[in-house]
Amino acid sequence: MAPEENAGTELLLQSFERRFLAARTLRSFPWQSLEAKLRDSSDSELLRDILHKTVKHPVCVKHPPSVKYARCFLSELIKKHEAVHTEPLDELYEALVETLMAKECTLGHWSYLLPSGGSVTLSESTAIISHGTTGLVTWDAALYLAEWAIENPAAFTNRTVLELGSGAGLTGLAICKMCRPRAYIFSDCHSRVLEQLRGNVLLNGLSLEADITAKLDSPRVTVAQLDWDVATVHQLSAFQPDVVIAADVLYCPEAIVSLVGVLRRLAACREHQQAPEVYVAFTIRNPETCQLFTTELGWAGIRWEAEAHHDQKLFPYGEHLEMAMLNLTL
Ligand SMILES: C[S@@+](CC[C@H](N)C(=O)[O-])C[C@H]1O[C@@H](n2cnc3c(N)ncnc32)[C@H](O)[C@@H]1O
Repeated sequence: MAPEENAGTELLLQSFERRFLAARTLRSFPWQSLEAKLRDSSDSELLRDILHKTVKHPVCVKHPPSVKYARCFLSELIKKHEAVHTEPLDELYEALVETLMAKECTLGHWSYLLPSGGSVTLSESTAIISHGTTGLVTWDAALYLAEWAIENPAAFTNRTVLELGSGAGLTGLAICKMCRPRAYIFSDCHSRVLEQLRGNVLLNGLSLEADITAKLDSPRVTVAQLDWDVATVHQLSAFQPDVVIAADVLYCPEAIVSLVGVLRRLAACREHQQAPEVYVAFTIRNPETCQLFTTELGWAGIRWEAEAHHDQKLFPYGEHLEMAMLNLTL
């Protein structure tokens, strides 16, 4: 195979691997490129490679996505296979049969490969909104912020990080694994989200603070119940964060007002010490919401500047979504 062709196949495999492990929508997979490559090949090698980068990937075998997702993926792969009449690949059909016999469940795993060779795996709900909260799934801004953190580890190394509205925990887990913070405080207001968050911390081999078996070289990890509407200056002072982060928390006017309120109280905690650095990442769904955020920040006397946009490199979030991140000065 020519080197460019080889590189193209590698990229295709990587794209399938990252999308499948993160259980991204099947529409987002590069099916057309796969079809073109299958038409040009005389054997089933490429399909076998895809199977091993997805359903048979060691990370997937340990922490599989929902049965329904794996079944739909395999059915699609088989359709592409049958459309080009390459030699039959029994492994594909066997994998499908396994998913047909497996029990359905409303939970699944979402995994993200890290540049270190490790991964972050989350157990999440398969519904975008369940139990009245948006916090049981990972949102794209969490991936955008995690990607930025991995490119800028110094912002977190040896520092105490407080995350607001952590949701399923992707950003924090990636930071704990890649950026060596001294302490990491995940927080949220919703009890189901907090329960899932604790489970995800443990699933990723991190210990929660009270655990005396915790590894000494790991950050001190806490999962805290913190409601922006009720947290007092006194409660917030206990965290003493050097850095505060939040992803996808600007989804409605009420959330924006609450968030700016808690940021104001965080600023009030640190009268005699250096104020924490704050990074807020979000998907620009509508410009009025962003406008409301910056207006509220202005009223609260919080200065902000936009971080330079970075291109998607590592995690499979929506390529066509407009993402942004603000650096606030409390
Ligand atoms: C859209 S989710 C984002 C979750 C995660 N950061 C991500 O990007 O995947 C918003 C999160 O903010 C939390 N949240 C909303 N209002 C809150 C409040 N007043 N206090 C604390 N957390 C809140 C929700 O429980 C939810 O987990």
